Amino acid sequence: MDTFRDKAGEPIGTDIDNWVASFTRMESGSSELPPHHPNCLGCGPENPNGHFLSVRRDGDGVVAHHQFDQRHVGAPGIAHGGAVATVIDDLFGFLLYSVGELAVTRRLELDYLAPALLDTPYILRAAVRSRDGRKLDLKSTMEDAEGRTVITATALFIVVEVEHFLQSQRNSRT
Ligand SMILES: CCCCCCCC/C=C\CCCCCCCC(=O)SCCNC(=O)CCNC(=O)[C@H](O)C(C)(C)COP(=O)(O)OP(=O)(O)OC[C@H]1O[C@@H](n2cnc3c(N)ncnc32)[C@H](O)[C@@H]1OP(=O)(O)O
Repeated sequence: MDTFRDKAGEPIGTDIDNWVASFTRMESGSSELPPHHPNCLGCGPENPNGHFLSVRRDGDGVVAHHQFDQRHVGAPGIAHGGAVATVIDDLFGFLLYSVGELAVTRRLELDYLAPALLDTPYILRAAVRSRDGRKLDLKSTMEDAEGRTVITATALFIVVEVEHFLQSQRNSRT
């Protein structure tokens, strides 16, 4: 796993325990939330193929302003549906800062109500709808600048222990 750095750019650890510990260390009073990982496909600042998603707290939920670009094209001029799903999945991940526990996506469902256009500003919001034990029921919307809803999404995230990531790292071939 890559070295994770704090806001001052100082390395703060290379293993999973340090990665998890970094979430509490990086939490400031600011509404701007830190990326999950420097190379995260959704929000990592060091992933040139990523979306560079930047997310803030918004009441009990989170909000992001986002534009898809030519790297994310599906049909001409339109963002690939999988790229939209990536961004929304990642946005859901930012709700975990408020939940205060680790969780992973078990189910993700999107309704594509209208094309998500490239180079077009969108506002995305997400919130926790309810919790039942380890199950987090999450919802999200993506609207255009005129307030038209382009995407609605729901997800089931399952709360996991750190061991989930340790096990995955042990089983990984990279
Ligand atoms: C220290 C605090 C820090 C806080 C700050 C944190 C900041 C954020 C940091 C980091 C987060 C990560 C970054 C997020 C990035 C975006 C999200 C991703 O890309 S995640 C990757 C993709 N997802 C996977 O790789 C999962 C792969 N799946 C699994 O590993 C397992 O399936 C897992 C762990 C999800 C569940 O497996 P089981 O064996 O533990 O649990 P079972 O028994 O299968 O299900 C649990 C419950 O859910 C229900 N369930 C399962 N599927 C359901 C469904 N489709 N509908 C309804 N219920 C369902 C089941 O019936 C069960 O319910 P009943 O406990 O019995 O009540």
